[in-house]
Amino acid sequence: MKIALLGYGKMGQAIEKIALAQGHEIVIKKDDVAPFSFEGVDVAIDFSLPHIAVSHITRCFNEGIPIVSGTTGWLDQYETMTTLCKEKNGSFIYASNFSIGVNIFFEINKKLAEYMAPHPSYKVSMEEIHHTQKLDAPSGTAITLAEGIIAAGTYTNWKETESDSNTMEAHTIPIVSKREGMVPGTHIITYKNEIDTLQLSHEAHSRVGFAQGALVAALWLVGKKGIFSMADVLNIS
Ligand SMILES: NC(=O)C1=CN([C@@H]2O[C@H](COP(=O)(O)OP(=O)(O)OC[C@H]3O[C@@H](n4cnc5c(N)ncnc54)[C@H](O)[C@@H]3O)[C@@H](O)[C@H]2O)C=CC1
Ligand SMILES: O=C(O)C1=N[C@H](C(=O)O)C[C@H](O)C1
Repeated sequence: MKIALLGYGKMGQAIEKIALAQGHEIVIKKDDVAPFSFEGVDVAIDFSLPHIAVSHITRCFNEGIPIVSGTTGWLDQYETMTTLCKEKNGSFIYASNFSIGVNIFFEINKKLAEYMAPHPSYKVSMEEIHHTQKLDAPSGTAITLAEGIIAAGTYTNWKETESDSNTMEAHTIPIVSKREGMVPGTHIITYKNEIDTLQLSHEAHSRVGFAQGALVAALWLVGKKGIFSMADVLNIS
């Protein structure tokens, strides 16, 4: 496949390494605002910056290029993008996290929230830990996990907080974001009452899982039309 990497930072470079080893070709490595052409591109993979991701996605829909986006922090415009995708008959996958482990974690999280719903004495909280270069907080993954918990009905919203707060409103999920060294990505969900504590966590050991997953998604998307999720790619929901 001929792949355009829209964003050639930590993730773009990790994807390039795996793609080349599998015999794919990287035809665009975009790391700035310089003009470029999608000529000959089979699929684009975007790991850039929030405001830039939206312009990349828009351009791919307008030019008929299937696009996989992993950039976080732009989701206030997700609906605008999916509307445009439908209008242009585009091909789109967004995932806040492309690793297999986290996508299984997303499903277990939803199930656990359903089990916990009849037991309101348990209060949920979330912690996410990432490297100090990360621009957004809370992480996209933490927001997806919070949305999974909200879907079970007990909680209505999430809020970033400095510490696991007892003062949080009853229906709000507190999320603590920590930025430490080179941590690739750790997410911990805790349910706690006076009797016990139940924790579910995922710790990435490197960026390989995110990069592999994004590449698998990109290859899967070629030849398909519509809006898909990583759960569709992995066939797990
Ligand atoms: N969904 C997932 O599985 C994952 C998502 N991410 C997200 O991906 C994004 C990128 O992460 P990293 O690669 O770690 O960040 P990074 O900061 O290493 O790379 C971002 C790159 O975008 C480049 N860029 C700046 N202006 C640009 C432009 N006009 N056009 C194209 N590229 C431009 C920057 O120069 C930089 O190299 C973040 O939003 C992060 O949260 C990161 C890891 C996994
Ligand atoms: O910026 C990162 O590094 C990561 N971002 C994603 C997120 O915001 O959830 C995924 C992963 O945790 C790494």
